[in-house]
Amino acid sequence: MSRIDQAETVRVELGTRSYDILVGRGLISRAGEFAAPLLNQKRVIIVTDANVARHHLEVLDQAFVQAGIATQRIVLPAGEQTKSFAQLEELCGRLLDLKAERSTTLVALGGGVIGDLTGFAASILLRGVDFIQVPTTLLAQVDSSVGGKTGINMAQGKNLIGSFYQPRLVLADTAALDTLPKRELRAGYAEVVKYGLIDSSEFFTWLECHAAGIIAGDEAARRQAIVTSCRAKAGIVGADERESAQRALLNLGHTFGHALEAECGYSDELLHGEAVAIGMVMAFDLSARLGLAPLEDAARLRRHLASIGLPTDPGWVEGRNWVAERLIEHMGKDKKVKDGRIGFVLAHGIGKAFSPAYVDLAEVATLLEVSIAA
Ligand SMILES: NC(=O)c1ccc[n+]([C@@H]2O[C@H](COP(=O)([O-])OP(=O)(O)OC[C@H]3O[C@@H](n4cnc5c(N)ncnc54)[C@H](O)[C@@H]3O)[C@@H](O)[C@H]2O)c1
Ligand SMILES: O=C(O)C(=O)C[C@@H](O)[C@H](O)[C@H](O)COP(=O)(O)O
Ligand SMILES: [Zn+2]
Repeated sequence: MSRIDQAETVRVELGTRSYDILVGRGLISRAGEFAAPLLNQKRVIIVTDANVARHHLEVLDQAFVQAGIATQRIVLPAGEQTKSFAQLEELCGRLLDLKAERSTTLVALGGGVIGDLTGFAASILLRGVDFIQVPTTLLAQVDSSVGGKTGINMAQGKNLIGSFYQPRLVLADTAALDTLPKRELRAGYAEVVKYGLIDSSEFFTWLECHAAGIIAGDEAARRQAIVTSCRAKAGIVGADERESAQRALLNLGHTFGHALEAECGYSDELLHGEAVAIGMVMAFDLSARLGLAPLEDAARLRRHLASIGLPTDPGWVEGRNWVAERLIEHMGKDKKVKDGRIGFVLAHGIGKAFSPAYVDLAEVATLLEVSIAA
């Protein structure tokens, strides 16, 4: 497979804030060419993390320079804890020290952490500057770089401070995945599965045949999975940018998952995608328990995630004593809480997710006890 090939384009239709997602191999080395027509100034500030910088910063930087675009760089620590107020302050301070102007464009080179943080900084710096997403994890290529949810975590919960702020362009270079650790690749795959579970049993069935290839590096399968996921997300975001209705479906597995992540202190014990994998199983188990979905669909989901080594129960996290009441307390701070009631995303089966579902918390507690004991 060559370093560069023809990119596929998915459009996010949001009126004057519409933008393209380009998916292809070698796009980082062509970033200047694609970004140039969108820039208000021949200057960008690239924000990345230390791991990504090692592998991809030089190539991206050169791609801009070769297109006559001046670059400056900010390298932050890697990991979920970088999505914090402290790092937001650090980033904004460094952007101001570099004399960022309103016409300067920020470029987020990295996974969801860098994308969410940089996007949020872009939305508040000088009351808003443009930004471009260059996602380098599978998770970021299929989910976080698309749709404009930006933000940081708080001790009180995930992503509780943030904004809806759309990028001008997304460049998903599938070659970036060659350097991504397998654990991160698997975690990102959980968000791919989510699209099948929401409204496409056909995609879920396709994934059952291609998951191993996607993880092992089958380029065609990876690309198809990324494009299909981006199309699905673009459709939902285009119809409901600010999550007043169907966008909540993209939160499938997250009510549980975010609670697990918060309990782990946003540490490497449990990655976001791993928490979502467990959370999606919980959502399907709860749906089955309530008689809403066939037990077989919950079992099929569990089998599929386990087949590529994703966790399906919280007991997968070593040495942690989960307490159901504490998890429910975390869920009480979810953004889908309305009039004090937690709105869950549940399903009538694979490809048939729905929201909101207000559930007796005694049922949720029982489900959690069973899941913790598994
Ligand atoms: N905004 C949204 O819509 C949205 C959607 C899904 C997830 N998220 C957020 O995304 C975050 C998780 O993102 P993530 O899974 O990408 O994690 P991440 O950004 O922490 O990246 C994972 C790890 O991989 C490293 N890495 C990234 N790209 C690499 C590459 N190409 N080669 C080698 N190493 C590389 C990073 O340095 C990091 O250590 C969470 O905070 C989650 O809440 C946001
Ligand atoms: O884009 C969305 O909408 C999502 O919900 C995508 C999720 O995968 C993502 O993790 C998101 O950040 C969670 O949203 P939140 O509003 O619950 O923080
Ligand atoms: Zn997510």
